[in-house]
Amino acid sequence: MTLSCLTNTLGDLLAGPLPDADPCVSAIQYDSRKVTDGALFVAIPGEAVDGHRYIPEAIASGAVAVMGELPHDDLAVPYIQVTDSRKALALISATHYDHPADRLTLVAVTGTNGKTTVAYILESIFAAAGLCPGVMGTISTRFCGREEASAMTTPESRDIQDTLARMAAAGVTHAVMEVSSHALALDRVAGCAFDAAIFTNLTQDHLDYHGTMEIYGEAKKRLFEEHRKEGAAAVINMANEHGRNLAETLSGTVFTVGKETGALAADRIEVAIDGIKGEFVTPNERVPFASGATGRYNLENILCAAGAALSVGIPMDAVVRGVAAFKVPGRLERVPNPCGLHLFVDYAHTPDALENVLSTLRHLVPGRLICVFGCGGDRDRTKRPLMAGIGAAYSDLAVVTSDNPRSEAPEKIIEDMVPGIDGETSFRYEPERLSKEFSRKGYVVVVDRREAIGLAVASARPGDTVLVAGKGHETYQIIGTQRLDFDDRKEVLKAVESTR
Ligand SMILES: CC(=O)N[C@H]1[C@@H](OP(=O)(O)OP(=O)(O)OC[C@H]2O[C@@H](n3ccc(=O)[nH]c3=O)[C@H](O)[C@@H]2O)O[C@H](CO)[C@@H](O)[C@@H]1O[C@H](C)C(=O)N[C@@H](C)C(=O)N[C@H](CCC(=O)O)C(=O)O
Ligand SMILES: Nc1ncnc2c1ncn2[C@@H]1O[C@H](COP(=O)(O)OP(=O)(O)OP(=O)(O)O)[C@@H](O)[C@H]1O
Ligand SMILES: N[C@H](CCC[C@H](N)C(=O)O)C(=O)O
Repeated sequence: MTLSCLTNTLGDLLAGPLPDADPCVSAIQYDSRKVTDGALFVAIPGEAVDGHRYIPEAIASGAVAVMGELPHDDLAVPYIQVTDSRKALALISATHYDHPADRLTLVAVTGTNGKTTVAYILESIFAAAGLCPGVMGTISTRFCGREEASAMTTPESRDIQDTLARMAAAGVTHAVMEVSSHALALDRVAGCAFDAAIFTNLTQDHLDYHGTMEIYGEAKKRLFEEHRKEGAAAVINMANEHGRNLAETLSGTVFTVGKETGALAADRIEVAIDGIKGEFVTPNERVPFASGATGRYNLENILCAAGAALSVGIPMDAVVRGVAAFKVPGRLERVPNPCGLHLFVDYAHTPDALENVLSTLRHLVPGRLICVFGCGGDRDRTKRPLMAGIGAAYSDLAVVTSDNPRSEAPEKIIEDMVPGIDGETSFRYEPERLSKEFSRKGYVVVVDRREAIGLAVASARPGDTVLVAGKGHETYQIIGTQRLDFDDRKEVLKAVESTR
């Protein structure tokens, strides 16, 4: 494709005259380290570094043209000045890959919690309907039997377009994308128009990036206001106030879920430790369903996915079969063991998620509840005391430990957490003084996550429940700049082995 074919789509984003030369562009790159012969390099002024400083490196690697926000009249290759590099990158990438979003039925899901779960449910529904599903999300990108682990929930725009094009070429008919608030704020999905857009919920997270809940909410709202195809439904979870407000303010088709008088609701619900069953209720029918996922919050996820599927024309019988079949790695994943313990690994890493998962277990399992959890480093610090308070309030024993400390000192993160615990109702145990017979509700601090899991399992009696929260499917722990092998599910098993 020639450079002018790409720049033709930029309209108001152009900030200077177009160059006379019109080279053929073989690829688009935003990272100079990936530039090869014939590429167009887009320089992004980032938070950590300014991509403009890598222009010479990109040209040396074979870039035939460069796009960026700063003025440049001295380059050896044509230069296009734009007002917003990220947005321009998204638009030219969509053009370069020939608008793959238009060749698929594409569903987006956003919300603080539940995106990955909803994406798995939809994938299962599309498969049950005999369609060919594709998924881009936190755990992986998956389609047609291929699976690539993800580095991000929502990749950079160029990579989204590249993946959608590969999906379309491989025969994917229906794709689902998790769309994070970072992606919306940074225009990673500009150039994508969705056939349905789902909102799960909005609770505290990522305030390190967005600053306030209002700005965070505004970023999420952009999915519904800017990225829907003509006639595409906004599928809104009405079980929370943010959903109800969003449904009221949006124009176009709004498909509400979880409200009796809405497009899809649930009735006669029974929640047990091994799953949920009940009836889907639409204005026209009542249909029984069952799922192996538990917790009221998963009922909300099921309704969101089912609602989106119905809104894009999937028949109810396929929805029911898809809901019955899905499983999500690392979300209330049971670790089987011969000791009579209920052992679970879950990805709860926000206050709301932790509260949901702990209150679900509290109601469904007998015995004492022991929870191992920490908070991620280089992420929203204000959620730390909140998560600690919730963890201690709902557990008989809270084992406060490290998550992914990243560049922060693990002890410092725990210092931020502990003040959130109510010392009047939770006794602080010293690790060496804790025994299986602990009788007072309390908490203990064990910085090393492996040791923390070991202590939790060793402190549990048959019939007790141990929840290891925060890292779910992750198979690593990031300490400093090291990414060490670490899988909560394997660590729990090892702890069981060593206490037998
Ligand atoms: C806060 C955030 O999202 N930051 C993203 C942003 O980084 P940045 O603005 O700091 O970019 P930068 O590192 O300064 O680099 C600027 C430019 O120089 C380029 N560069 C850099 C070095 C070099 O040698 N050559 C070169 O060309 C880079 O490729 C980039 O284009 O743009 C980068 C390039 O697109 C992203 O990699 C980076 O994501 C970082 C890795 C990240 O951790 N993001 C997380 C917070 C994130 O996005 N998370 C959400 C999920 C959240 C959730 O819901 O849980 C997600 O969607 O994954
Ligand atoms: N609808 C929901 N409401 C509240 N909490 C939820 C909901 N769904 C899942 N959770 C909790 O949040 C955790 C993460 O769920 P999931 O991976 O589906 O969300 P996510 O939005 O993809 O998260 P992330 O963006 O961080 O990857 C689960 O392990 C569970 O503890
Ligand atoms: N996408 C989220 C995942 C957090 C997972 C948790 N284990 C942590 O490291 O905080 C983030 O990057 O903020």
